[in-house]
Amino acid sequence: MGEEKPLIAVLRGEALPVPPVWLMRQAGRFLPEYRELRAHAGSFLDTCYNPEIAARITLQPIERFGFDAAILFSDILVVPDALGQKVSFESGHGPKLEPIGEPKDLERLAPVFDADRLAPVYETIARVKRELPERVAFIGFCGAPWTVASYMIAGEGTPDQAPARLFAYRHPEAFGRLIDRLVDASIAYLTRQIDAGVEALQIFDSWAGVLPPQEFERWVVSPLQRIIAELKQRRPAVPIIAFVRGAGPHLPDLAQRLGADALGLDTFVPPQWAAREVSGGVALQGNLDPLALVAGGEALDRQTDAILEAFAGRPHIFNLGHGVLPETPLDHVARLVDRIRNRG
Ligand SMILES: Cc1c2[nH]c(c1CCC(=O)O)Cc1[nH]c(c(CCC(=O)O)c1C)Cc1[nH]c(c(CCC(=O)O)c1C)Cc1[nH]c(c(C)c1CCC(=O)O)C2
Repeated sequence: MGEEKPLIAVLRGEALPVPPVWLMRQAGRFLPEYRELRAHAGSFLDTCYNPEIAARITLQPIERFGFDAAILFSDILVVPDALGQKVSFESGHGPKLEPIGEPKDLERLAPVFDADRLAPVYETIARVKRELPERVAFIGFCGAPWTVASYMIAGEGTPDQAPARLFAYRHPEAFGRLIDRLVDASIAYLTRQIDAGVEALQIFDSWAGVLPPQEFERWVVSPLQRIIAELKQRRPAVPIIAFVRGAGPHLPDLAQRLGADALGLDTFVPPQWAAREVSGGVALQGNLDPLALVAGGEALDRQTDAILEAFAGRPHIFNLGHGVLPETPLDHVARLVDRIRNRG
């Protein structure tokens, strides 16, 4: 039996002298080999549902940079797609869905999520699993109910998710039913991902930061608690990372109440503050500014060192504070990985 993978050791609560590193959106447009495969594979969703191609894309960043984790190549919006809300991605414009303007529009959705509709995703996982280097951990994911619902309501990306916030104020019961359906879907979908071979999970609540406190409690905290509690019942060995972007001052409370093994930190959380205020039983992941990685040089080195120092001696996974940007130079990523692994 080999040694435990560094990412899994940290998620179990171990502090490693060299933290494991991976990057959100590491399988994507900043890689020429990704753009090359995408150019021949049809639409973005076709690519997500093509196990052979999706598996190769998942492995690309591992082959190039030797990250400590691979994240499944897919998207959070495959869940609305499986619920019968047609999703497409127009290049340069982000996602497009048939918007949900009022409660009766929810009747267009499938009454229950059929996890079998995402069979190609599980096939992708099985393929990646066969080819993954021994020390690399495999992360599955889904979007959190609030973030997924916010795209389902608006039908597109927005600056502040105003359409979903208004819908939730005006129709809290109908919105609650949508959230409940997404809680159930997330549990079923993540369970299938685990059974297909992922070893850890990340739940992306990328739009949590737009909600005031009572709404945050109702649409972010409570659904995440329900998903995590149920997964811990079903598959207790699989650690869970919650990336609640914009959680800021809520983080110490989330560490106590979500039940997650790790919290992802966005770019705006001060590392020293998080290291001090978030209880040590929960691992922290983050939180380099994606723009510092674009800039490179001194700015990148300085911020990298500050993050490493702040989290030294506690369970930490090095990552960005949000997804890697398409214009990121490849040699800056190589420099970052080298600096994390060979400091001092
Ligand atoms: C909100 C959200 C989405 N998708 C995701 C989130 C949460 C994280 C975040 O906040 O960034 C998560 C996601 N999307 C993608 C992954 C794959 C794994 C990885 O992290 O490398 C993951 C984990 C691929 C993708 N998802 C998308 C691409 C680009 C598609 C392309 O043109 O090739 C990729 C590689 C498209 C996408 N998908 C989404 C948007 C808004 C867009 C358009 C904007 C953009 O292109 O970045 C929804």
